[in-house]
Amino acid sequence: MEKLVIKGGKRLCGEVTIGGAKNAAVAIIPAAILVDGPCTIENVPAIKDVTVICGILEELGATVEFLDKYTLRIDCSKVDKYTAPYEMVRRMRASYYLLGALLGRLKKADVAMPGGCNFGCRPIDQHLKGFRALGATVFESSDSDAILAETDGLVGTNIYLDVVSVGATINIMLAATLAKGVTIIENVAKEPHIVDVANFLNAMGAKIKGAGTDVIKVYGAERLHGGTYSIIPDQIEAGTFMVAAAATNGDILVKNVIPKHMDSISAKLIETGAEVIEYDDSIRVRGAEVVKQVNIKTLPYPGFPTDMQPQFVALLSAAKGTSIVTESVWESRFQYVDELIRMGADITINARTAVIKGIPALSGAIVRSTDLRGGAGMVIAGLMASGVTEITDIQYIDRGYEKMEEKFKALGADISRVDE
Ligand SMILES: CC(=O)N[C@H]1[C@@H](OP(=O)(O)OP(=O)(O)OC[C@H]2O[C@@H](n3ccc(=O)[nH]c3=O)[C@H](O)[C@@H]2O)O[C@H](CO)[C@@H](O)[C@@H]1O
Ligand SMILES: C=C(OP(=O)(O)O)C(=O)O
Repeated sequence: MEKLVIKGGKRLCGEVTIGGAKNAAVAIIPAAILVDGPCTIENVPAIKDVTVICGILEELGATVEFLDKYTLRIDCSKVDKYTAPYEMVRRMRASYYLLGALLGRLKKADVAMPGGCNFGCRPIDQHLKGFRALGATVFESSDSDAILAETDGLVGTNIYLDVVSVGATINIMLAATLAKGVTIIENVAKEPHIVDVANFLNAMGAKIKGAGTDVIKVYGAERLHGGTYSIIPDQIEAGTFMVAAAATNGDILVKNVIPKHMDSISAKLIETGAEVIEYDDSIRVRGAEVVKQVNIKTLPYPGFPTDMQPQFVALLSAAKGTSIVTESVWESRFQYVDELIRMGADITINARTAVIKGIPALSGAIVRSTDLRGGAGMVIAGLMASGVTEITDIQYIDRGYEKMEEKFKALGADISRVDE
């Protein structure tokens, strides 16, 4: 097992280049199952979740080949298996996209309940409601451990989502792409990765309109053809480095970003006193000497992203004044706070709200990553703290960040990955 060791207190300065978006990549790769022919996907992040989803596609009969570190060529013409390997599916959340993609392509899917970070209950009822509305029969095994869906042929219809769900929006879009007729999905999520998946499918011949608004219309296509597509930059990786600049009174140019996607994060950093300068495809953040308290409520896009909540809580733990952070997307996403408290933070959790009384400085400690972004929050905390912080369970961080420690080291951090 590996861990990260950080000697905190260094000002981070310089440039960092952001990779492709995890949550777009882990949807676009299974979406390739719908494509009849080879597709080339560029700007693929080199992260663990991508390795796992590519492995699942190979097990299903796809040919998956890396042309270089960030370019993937996938040919799903020979995909003929509809049962995804249980052990691999359980390792990541986005394996639920295999349901929509296999149902669309093979009319049958047998997929275990997905894994992913543990934020309490993570239901997929809206995904299944969508598949059923399109004409699939969906069985949930008695212990709710696997989903079997099948159909004689999906037919477009109107679907209203009861909750704004990223996963359900994309999954229903995938299933509807090759369905007969028009599917109208209302009350959909609007995250940048939803637009990216729609753009990928359209580049392969699909007819999807409205992604990025509240209503998506999918005009069923006969077949999709191969092509080339480049994934958008990762909003959350970019946000993590922006927070690191604010947390260390640093000065970082974050390159390869879409500044519009960063609006809610930039706005909160400016409230903390940081200077945020936008360029065409990069953002510079200069941290303030004194970080001011802010209040945050997580919301679906274009609101403040829940996936940036732990990084901000770490930053605010040493801010001037008391901050209130409300988590409104997930029922339980404060598990990492106990670790921050080990570093001296003064945080009280009351249901979905964290009350953070800023202290002068965090102190290094031995802590663990409780999940992907909780782990990123601990890295921010370690960079800010006095003394040495050791972070264990970094396999969670590797799910979504490419060699995070190397990027921080290049910015002047004293951080290393060591074998425990
Ligand atoms: C792989 C991926 O893209 N993961 C992201 C995706 O997760 P994921 O797709 O799992 O999250 P959703 O947007 O679906 O969940 C949002 C809310 O809807 C609820 N819900 C969801 C589906 C459903 O069928 N029923 C239901 O009640 C959930 O419990 C949650 O409270 O969006 C989340 C919210 O931005 C992010 O934190 C995750 O990083
Ligand atoms: C929660 C996340 O991922 P997942 O949904 O894949 O667990 C995340 O990216 O922060």
